[in-house]
Amino acid sequence: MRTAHSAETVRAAERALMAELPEGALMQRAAAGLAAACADLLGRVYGSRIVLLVGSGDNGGDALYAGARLARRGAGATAVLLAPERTHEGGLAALRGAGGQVTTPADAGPALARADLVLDGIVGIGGKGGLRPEAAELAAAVRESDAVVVAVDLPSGIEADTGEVLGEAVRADATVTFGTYKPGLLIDPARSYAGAVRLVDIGLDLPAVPELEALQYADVAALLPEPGAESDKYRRGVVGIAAGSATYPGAAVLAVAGALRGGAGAVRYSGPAGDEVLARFPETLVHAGPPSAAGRVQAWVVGPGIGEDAARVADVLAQDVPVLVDADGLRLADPQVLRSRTAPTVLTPHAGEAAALLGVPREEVESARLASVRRLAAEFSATVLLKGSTTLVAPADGGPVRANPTGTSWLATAGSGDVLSGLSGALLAAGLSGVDAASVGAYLHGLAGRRAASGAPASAQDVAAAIPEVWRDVRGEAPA
Ligand SMILES: NC(=O)C1=CN([C@@H]2O[C@H](COP(=O)(O)OP(=O)(O)OC[C@H]3O[C@@H](n4cnc5c(N)ncnc54)[C@H](O)[C@@H]3O)[C@@H](O)[C@H]2O)[C@@H](O)CC1
Ligand SMILES: [K+]
Repeated sequence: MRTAHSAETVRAAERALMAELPEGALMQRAAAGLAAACADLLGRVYGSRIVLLVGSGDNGGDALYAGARLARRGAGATAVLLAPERTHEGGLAALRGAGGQVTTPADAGPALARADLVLDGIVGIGGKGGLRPEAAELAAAVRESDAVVVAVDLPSGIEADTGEVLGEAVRADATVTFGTYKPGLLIDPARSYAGAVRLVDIGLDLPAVPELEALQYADVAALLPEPGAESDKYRRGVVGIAAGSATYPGAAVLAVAGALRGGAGAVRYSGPAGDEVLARFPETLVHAGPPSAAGRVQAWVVGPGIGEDAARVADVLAQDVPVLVDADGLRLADPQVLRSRTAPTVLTPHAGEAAALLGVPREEVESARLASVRRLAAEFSATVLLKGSTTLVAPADGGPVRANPTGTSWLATAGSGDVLSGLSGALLAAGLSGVDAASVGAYLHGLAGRRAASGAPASAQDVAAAIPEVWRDVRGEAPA
């Protein structure tokens, strides 16, 4: 599991550790890790040309000390000082002592044009509110350079705690971050500015419960349901799908397609699109009556393409099993009923649906996705999966939010959400908790989207069809 802590939490841990260590020791640990990462990226340090972008805080200090280390190994180092009179003194002395040069942003052009590597130490966790004009210009100039760009702690200009990018920011090929991931390194759009992230341990003692986490392959593999020797289809979990309408039968077919690949023992379908479902998936148990009369299930999915059928939504929500509510279901569900449910509830809105649930403009959700998903989970006592280029999953109990690392813009295709609902619903039926079912579903769905697309457009059906392959990949199994 990748874990991220907020700037505030990191600062508290730093203070505690600094009190026990000699002055400057922590920054030396950071600089040593940073210099080692740069050396790896350069391949050959001796004779290379590096440029350090140095702001007025400790982030600039890290860059200067790392630059000094590289200069001692034979790199030509030039520091661009954004605030010459407020530059980290020890760092600057170290760089000068190692033979490094100093210049101003106005004169940085030639050095940037020749550089093999640029170290971005403009601002780290002390930054707020988007880059100031001079720093923003420098960030823009870096974009023109062919050098490898390495961000110190985080790309300057991104919001460490939220993943927002307010205006110009440094686009890094790699980020060397200290102590722990910062939430912005895992959430888009900031995540896409960070490049490959390397974590350097500087000995911080951080709270065991992070603010944000991201599943890795091994975590997902451990959570995937596996049929035991004596499993029958009922013990593996039966998932019910209440989706589709005369107008939108396709949503039912796609939700069933996702559910069948999600490890459930059987899929029951309840609704008016039974013929369409059976034509594609004859293994489905189809029932035309209300969901409550369809037979036993371990979890329900309700909502995709259901149109205006509020009665079907209410019927599902009245059942004492885990329920995943998506699409039209989010609009039709009675908020009071949602809140008063005792079995787990999972809501899977996109930003527009989330905004409607919260009663705020869509832009407000888009600009504060982490806060919005937390608020929704608290207000509805539900696990909430907020779709987006980084899908976020907030548990009902206020625990760490999960950021999905596998998202891809290829998934922005009609019906793709229906597949995700079915898949996550099947995982719920197989016994995963709400947050595990939603985050494992999003993880597999993202991988399947990448696999199905691999550089060309893919349909929602292709995404569903790719799920078994990525499931095998995650479990480390070669295809049969
Ligand atoms: N505190 C510690 O013990 C350690 C801190 N470390 C480094 O120190 C960083 C934090 O240092 P600081 O607290 O000094 O803060 P930063 O260096 O991140 O930023 C603060 C400085 O940036 C300027 N600044 C703030 N917002 C800006 C903006 N929007 N545009 C341009 N400039 C802006 C401020 O004037 C301030 O001087 C971490 O990110 C990390 O790189 C590491 O050395 C590890 C140890
Ligand atoms: K930085």
